[in-house]
Amino acid sequence: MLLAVDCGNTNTVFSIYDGEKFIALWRTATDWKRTADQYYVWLNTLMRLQGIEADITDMIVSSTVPRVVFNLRVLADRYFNTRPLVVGKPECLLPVSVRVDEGTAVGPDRLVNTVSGFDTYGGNLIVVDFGTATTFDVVAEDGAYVGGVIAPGVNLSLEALHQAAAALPHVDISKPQNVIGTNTVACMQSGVFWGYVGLVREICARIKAERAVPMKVISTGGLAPLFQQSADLFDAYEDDLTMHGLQIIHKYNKENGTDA
Ligand SMILES: Nc1ncnc2c1ncn2[C@@H]1O[C@H](COP(=O)(O)OP(=O)(O)OP(=O)(O)O)[C@@H](O)[C@H]1O
Ligand SMILES: CC(C)(CO)[C@@H](O)C(=O)NCCC(=O)O
Ligand SMILES: [K+]
Repeated sequence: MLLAVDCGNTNTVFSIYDGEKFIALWRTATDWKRTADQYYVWLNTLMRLQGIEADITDMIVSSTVPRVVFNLRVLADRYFNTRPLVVGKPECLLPVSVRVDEGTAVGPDRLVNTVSGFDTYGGNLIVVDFGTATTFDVVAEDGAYVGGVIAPGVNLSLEALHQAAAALPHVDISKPQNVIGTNTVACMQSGVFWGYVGLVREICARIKAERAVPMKVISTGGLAPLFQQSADLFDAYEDDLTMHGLQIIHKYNKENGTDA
């Protein structure tokens, strides 16, 4: 069975697959100090609670936090007796090419989203991921990652207001009824919510104009549905885009790699 790990700056998601069959998914806060032993106890407890007998033979990791990878490698080695594939490392092959400035390290989550989007929808895509940052990945006709956009994440924007201004409280995102807020919380929600609707629309329009081909816009991440409800921003929403991509990259390396 495959253990796929998607480690973002805020949350880390672990998923187990038996071939292409989804078995389980668990989420934890990302913490680079967590040791291999801690991961294992946590995973093992959850598996037992759900009566899952998982024989992990393979592991693949996408991590936007480089120092988390060390302990995940130890986890793979010590408890599953395997070497993990780490997206972005030279030994991890990708089924698509990456056309960016020389020396640029593209976030592995963006590469995985590119692979996954291309597999499901074909080329000429914009993948919008609402994570810690909001990223736009531009996928060419042939599936290549050709660049994109990085904007501050929705929760990060709200948190930045709270951190920087003494009178602004901590606020969770929600869709405001009106654009004109009549209290502080409503004003902040309006600024971030409608600001984001505008940001997504403007950036996608400009990407499409720059590429000069028809493109589909695919969204992923927990907050995507909230934005889709309010405006026609996306052609499709995928809640397991990243996990699907990890599975495809793992399979591709099994078939084409030298050491995986
Ligand atoms: N309706 C909602 N209202 C407020 N927050 C939400 C809602 N739905 C999901 N979220 C939050 O949105 C965030 C986005 O989730 P996602 O897993 O896509 O990214 P993340 O974990 O924040 O970022 P990263 O992948 O970079 O670690 C999560 O923190 C999740 O708790
Ligand atoms: C932009 C984030 C933080 C989004 O998770 C991640 O993809 C990242 O750290 N990227 C590195 C820079 C880049 O993708 O160009
Ligand atoms: K993510």
